Amino acid sequence: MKPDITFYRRFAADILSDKKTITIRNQAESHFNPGEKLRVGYEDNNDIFCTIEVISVVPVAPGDLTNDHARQENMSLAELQAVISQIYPGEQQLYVISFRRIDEC
Ligand SMILES: CC(=O)Nc1ccn([C@@H]2O[C@H](CO)[C@@H](O)[C@H]2O)c(=O)n1
Repeated sequence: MKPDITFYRRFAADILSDKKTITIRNQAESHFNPGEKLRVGYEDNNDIFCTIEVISVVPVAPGDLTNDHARQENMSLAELQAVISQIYPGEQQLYVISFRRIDEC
């Protein structure tokens, strides 16, 4: 089965240890709803590595990212800003997807 959402492999360990509890996505991935359960896969081969439940989807502008967002990404704010500008260069509207991990698969 295909995943409902994918992550770069380097973030999987933080998700599986519950250190990463948000992801920040663009409009194309802002359609998830609270309560929805998502199969989570690796970006490089689509293998599923866990299931998460969406808690909320909240719009955020890149300039409004805070230390609180960074903490939930298990990063410093500077690291998070660098990651966002690599993945979503020039994007003005992003969405914070909060989640809890349900199982490992
Ligand atoms: C694989 C794919 O399609 N897209 C993305 C997009 C984002 N992210 C991570 O979410 C947080 C904020 O964007 C950071 O931790 C990002 O690295 C990811 O892992 N994969």
